[in-house]
Amino acid sequence: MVKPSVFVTRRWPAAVEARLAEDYDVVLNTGDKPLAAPELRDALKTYDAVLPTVTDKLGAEALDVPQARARILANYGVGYSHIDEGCARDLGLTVTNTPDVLSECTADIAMTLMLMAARRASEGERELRNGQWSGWRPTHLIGTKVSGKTLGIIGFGRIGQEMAKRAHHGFGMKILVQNRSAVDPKVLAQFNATQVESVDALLPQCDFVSLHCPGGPANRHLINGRRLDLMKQDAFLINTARGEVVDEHALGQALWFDVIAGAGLDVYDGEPRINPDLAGCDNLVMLPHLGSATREAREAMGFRVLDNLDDFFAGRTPRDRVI
Ligand SMILES: NC(=O)C1=CN([C@@H]2O[C@H](COP(=O)(O)OP(=O)(O)OC[C@H]3O[C@@H](n4cnc5c(N)ncnc54)[C@H](O)[C@@H]3O)[C@@H](O)[C@H]2O)C=CC1
Ligand SMILES: O=C(O)C(=O)CO
Repeated sequence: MVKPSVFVTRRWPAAVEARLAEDYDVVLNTGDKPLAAPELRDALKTYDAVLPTVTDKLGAEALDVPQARARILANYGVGYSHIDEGCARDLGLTVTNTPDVLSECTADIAMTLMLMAARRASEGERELRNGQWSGWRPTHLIGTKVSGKTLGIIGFGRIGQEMAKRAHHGFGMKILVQNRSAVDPKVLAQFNATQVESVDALLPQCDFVSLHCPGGPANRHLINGRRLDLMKQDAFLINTARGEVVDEHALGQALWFDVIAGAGLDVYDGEPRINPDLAGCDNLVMLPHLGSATREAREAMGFRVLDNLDDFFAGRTPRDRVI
């Protein structure tokens, strides 16, 4: 039997690439550089399936392929706001993602950012590495206690709930939740959490706010200057969701002028470009999109793509179909 042809836009963990090659006729982007729209269009014209990831901008330009051969975009990653839903539907493309398998690791990184920002860990490490540490003293690099404080979670899906689990059961935090739809009271009860009626109502009540909603046009600048003003002056903002969810210019201003105490970011609007408004803020912890970056999660993500491909080419609805 002829194997379906698949194109993988970035390199994957070796174990997954090997498994993929057993059942599919695989072409890899061996250069492992993000592809431009014409290269993505060529892939859609040439292969039965394209396996993109979060660095592939599959907007109107890349999806302008009236004669696409590909019938499925099996995305390596849970977020798919880099894929234009309308264009994908117009082309009749099935789109799948990789939920669940990275939720714990992404919540771990959100916790890391929250702790690092509150405890001024980046500032401390910079000082030490720059040879500027003059030793312990009672007033040195005083941070903020995390345990027992109030955490607001915006987007209470898979990762938001993992964050609540860590923060509530591990750190005794009070959990407030804002979600697009009503959350099952049984789920809220697991974390003794309260669902608040709006983002505006949640922000002034929190010591920490962690974003776990998807990106995309609907959530662009969900956190803007007006909403940063609603936060407590000693509060922290954590973003592992998508860069565009936060107005980075407004965040830079809020950090610089102490409108809030600090922030931790794993994702950036237009990454890997970093907005210069953020770069100079000492009270900002920055990680390079590490949420799912563990061997375990990255392999599981790849195997989840394979499960979806296997479903699709066996004529079943893929288990993680999102479009
Ligand atoms: N930093 C990283 O490496 C990673 C980032 N992510 C990001 O995390 C996002 C969430 O992933 P999951 O938890 O698996 O998704 P999910 O679909 O389980 O949860 C998202 C939740 O956000 C809610 N939501 C959507 N818009 C909202 C809004 N405006 N206000 C309040 N709630 C809103 C939805 O109702 C849903 O409950 C992904 O879409 C992706 O962008 C995911 C994995 C790794
Ligand atoms: O899966 C995602 O959405 C990511 O951002 C990377 O794991």
